[in-house]
Amino acid sequence: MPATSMEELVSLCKRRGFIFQGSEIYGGLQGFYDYGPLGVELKNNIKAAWWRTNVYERDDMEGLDASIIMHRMVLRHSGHEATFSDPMVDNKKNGRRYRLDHLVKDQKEGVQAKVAELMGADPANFAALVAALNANPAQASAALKDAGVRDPFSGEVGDWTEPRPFNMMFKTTIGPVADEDSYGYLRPETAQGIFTNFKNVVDSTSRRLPFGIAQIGKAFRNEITPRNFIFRVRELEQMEIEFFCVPGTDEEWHEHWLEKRLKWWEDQGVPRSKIEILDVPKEDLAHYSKRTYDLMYDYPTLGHEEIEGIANRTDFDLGSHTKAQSELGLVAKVEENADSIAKLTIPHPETNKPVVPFVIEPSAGVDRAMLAVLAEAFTKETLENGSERIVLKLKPHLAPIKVAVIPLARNREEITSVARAIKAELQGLGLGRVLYEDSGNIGKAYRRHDEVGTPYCVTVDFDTVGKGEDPALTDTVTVRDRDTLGQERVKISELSAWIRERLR
Ligand SMILES: Nc1ncnc2c1ncn2[C@@H]1O[C@H](COP(=O)(O)OP(=O)(O)OP(=O)(O)O)[C@@H](O)[C@H]1O
Repeated sequence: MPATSMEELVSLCKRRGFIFQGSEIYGGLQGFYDYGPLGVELKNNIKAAWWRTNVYERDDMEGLDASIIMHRMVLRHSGHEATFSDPMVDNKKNGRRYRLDHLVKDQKEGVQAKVAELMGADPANFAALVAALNANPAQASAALKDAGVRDPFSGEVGDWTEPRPFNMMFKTTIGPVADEDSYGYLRPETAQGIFTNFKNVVDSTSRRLPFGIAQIGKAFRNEITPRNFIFRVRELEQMEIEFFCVPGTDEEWHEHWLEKRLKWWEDQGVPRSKIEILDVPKEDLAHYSKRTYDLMYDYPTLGHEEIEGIANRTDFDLGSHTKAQSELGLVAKVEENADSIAKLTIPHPETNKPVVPFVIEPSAGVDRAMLAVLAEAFTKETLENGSERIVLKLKPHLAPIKVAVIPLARNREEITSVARAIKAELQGLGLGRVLYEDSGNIGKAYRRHDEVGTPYCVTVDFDTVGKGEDPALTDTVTVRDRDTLGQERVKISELSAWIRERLR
């Protein structure tokens, strides 16, 4: 059974070294997390699995790694300077600041209904209620107070300001002179680096439509209320594809990507039955989107929340960043761009005339992926002897440690030297991390490796080196299976093939 609460996961992650609070020894920094020894392995494995499926196994994709800090013009023409904001409200009583929709969502049902009543909004339509609050700031401030909206920190009814937009981009000074123009932004999504490199990639690879550009990298959002562990953070990582296609074929490609992405999640151990596909209602669509599917995974404690968005962005992005906009017959409504020096077109595959392609964007968060993968793998079992074990039933390709090699006696050279040789040989298979494990007794080692999801433990004992009771077991080791707890004696000479077969 998967994890039933976020606390279980948080506790496991800290206990076993997956994830730590950022800057913890100075009291922590809200919305920032550090990935520990096992976390970095799991994260790398998730990213590698995504790259393998979306880049290596396709013939219509190129990779990219663009810089994190971007020219302010990029984020101006992408629309982020003007619109990448969330509405916030302050409690005048204690100066605390909240994201408006989070504040209202977290109130008791009766309070939420009262806010809706005072705003003349439908209490069953939360998005419409938030829109009404945003559209009528003065009325919203009064409604929040009159409905008795409580401050989550103090627990008391707040004295709420009018909602106002808060831009979530991190701005930073560039170079030694801090004048008015020497600033850039930390990218709030990796996508913009793909759009600004569109022409470079086309020119250097001779790609024709349709094709995509994939990128994995950090993005930064100054979230007003970071929360729920790594679900909502200020420094996040994204796995994004911008898939460029001929206008008119976009709807077909949108469906293609929805299907591909669901299949990929399934392959990582996140089943379709746990993902709701939200066909985002027209009134809630981002301004650039023709249609968006949000994949809503059923997170423990949180319920259904977005793990990935798959948007049809039309020709909005390339149309916004291109020069000569008026000559290109753009479908999207874009702001005028007098700064770009590049024409972002590509020959139409049939007519050869320059065209601005439509874009389908599957955009997934690495941190949210990690949380879902951990939640699904987390299993609590009662064993035959009545004891309980926690085991992470991770897909082997995601497991942070593939094999632990355990010498039964830590100080017996004849045993440790064989164990070290086995570790070196298995490591050489290139399957991922193989750990030489001599840190405790065998029972504890097994328990730890169950909890971190190591698929196989290989034990070298006295029988292995011909000093046990059964001479027939010389040159064999015990291999223990994480999921079945079955133990099998395997010849050392056949071990690599045995492991490779199962971890392929
Ligand atoms: N603050 C964040 N922390 C962790 N992951 C995030 C965060 N914001 C976005 N993501 C991830 O990036 C993906 C694409 O970003 P997108 O802009 O579509 O998210 P969003 O719609 O702003 O998310 P939300 O509505 O939850 O704020 C999301 O599906 C999510 O997996």
